Amino acid sequence: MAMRTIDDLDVAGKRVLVRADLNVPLKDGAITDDGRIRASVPTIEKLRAKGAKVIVSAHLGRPKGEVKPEFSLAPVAARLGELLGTEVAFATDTVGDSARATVDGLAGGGVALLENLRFEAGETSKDDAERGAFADELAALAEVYVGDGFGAVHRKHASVYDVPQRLPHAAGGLIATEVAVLKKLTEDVARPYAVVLGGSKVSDKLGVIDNLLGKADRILIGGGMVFTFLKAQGHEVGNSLLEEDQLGTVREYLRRAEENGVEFVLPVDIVAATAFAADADHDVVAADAIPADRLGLDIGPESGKLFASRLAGAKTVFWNGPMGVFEMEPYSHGTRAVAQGLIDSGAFTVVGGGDSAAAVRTLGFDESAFSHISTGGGASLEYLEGKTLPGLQALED
Ligand SMILES: Nc1ncnc2c1ncn2[C@@H]1O[C@H](COP(=O)(O)OP(=O)(O)O)[C@@H](O)[C@H]1O
Ligand SMILES: O=C(OP(=O)(O)O)[C@H](O)COP(=O)(O)O
Repeated sequence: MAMRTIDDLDVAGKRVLVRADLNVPLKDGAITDDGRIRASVPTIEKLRAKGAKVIVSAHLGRPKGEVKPEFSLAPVAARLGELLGTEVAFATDTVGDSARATVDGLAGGGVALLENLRFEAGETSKDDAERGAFADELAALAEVYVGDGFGAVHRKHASVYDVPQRLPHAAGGLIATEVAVLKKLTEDVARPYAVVLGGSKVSDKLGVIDNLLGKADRILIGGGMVFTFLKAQGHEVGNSLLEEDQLGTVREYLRRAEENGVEFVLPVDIVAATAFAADADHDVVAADAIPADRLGLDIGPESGKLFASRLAGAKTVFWNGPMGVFEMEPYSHGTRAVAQGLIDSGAFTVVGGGDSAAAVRTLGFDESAFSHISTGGGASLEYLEGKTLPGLQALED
């Protein structure tokens, strides 16, 4: 079904709630990559130009319904203001007195940012009534809703799914662009089609493999995903990230891959450290010989070469999830090798995910070297799986 765009809405002088994805990486309170904020600017600018009173809402991290100052969106409001070249009024709560007063103070063309949606338990609640009650409060702040947080459209959350059901709504430009590119990957994908998976949201993303086994020709596994596979093969993984309850599922994936002729590529070496720290002792060890008192924080150099060689013949590559803890220099080399492997492959390359996109930029790669950098990791994976995404479903007429 079709989604309305901003051009289909009358927004002049109206209060427009924009659900953006401003979930950016922070270090010591400072934004280390503002890609998602920059990606949200065009839709906000367009609404301002049409005279809307723009109320931006977003989440940061996973504070789980509690007010945690380290997850405040205040630094994001400041950066958004710099990028827009205008003051962004920051509400110190999400739907309370501050939010109402901030919204009341907006003139046409003005911009406000509400505090972290996930400070409110209703935002992420699985209980429809609790989520709905919070959605009522959010919707009461506005007259029109614009969904533009592509990175969060796979979440059945109040601001993503329930609010658009309560207000006239449309999709913002970012969602429209993301969907257009990803649609190509679901329709006529050029083969061989390789998918690289890594990162730390292992339980979220392992399930994606189930569906990819029928779609991809090659699946390369790095990052925090690796250790559930290594353990499933009977190897020691020390203190590495592990989804113990998924071992059976992973064994099944490996068996089906063989049956379906899908090539699974696992690392052959791992950078194993004594602690989750840049200055911890660390060594390259064989993937099947991780010492019991260590944890794997990156794929090793031989794995980097192996992965690049398996990307070399691909015509399409989708990559989500860094290969290691790239934020710390000693564990950034695997991610660098895979990024370079994508570029050298000459394939149609899509990089998806907040941290994956941030990794590409902070490691100094030119964004234009990739065919598309998506702001959503889990969202793009679930889109490629063919799943119904709540945030897209809710925007359909
Ligand atoms: N071996 C590992 N152990 C722990 N964390 C890891 C490991 N490899 C990668 N990571 C972390 O994964 C995070 C990104 O994961 P994720 O959120 O799933 O990716 P994206 O945001 O691109 O979808 C990064 O912060 C990175 O430090
Ligand atoms: O960072 C995000 O997703 P991603 O890491 O899959 O790209 C989105 O902001 C969604 O965040 P969530 O996975 O905490 O719901």
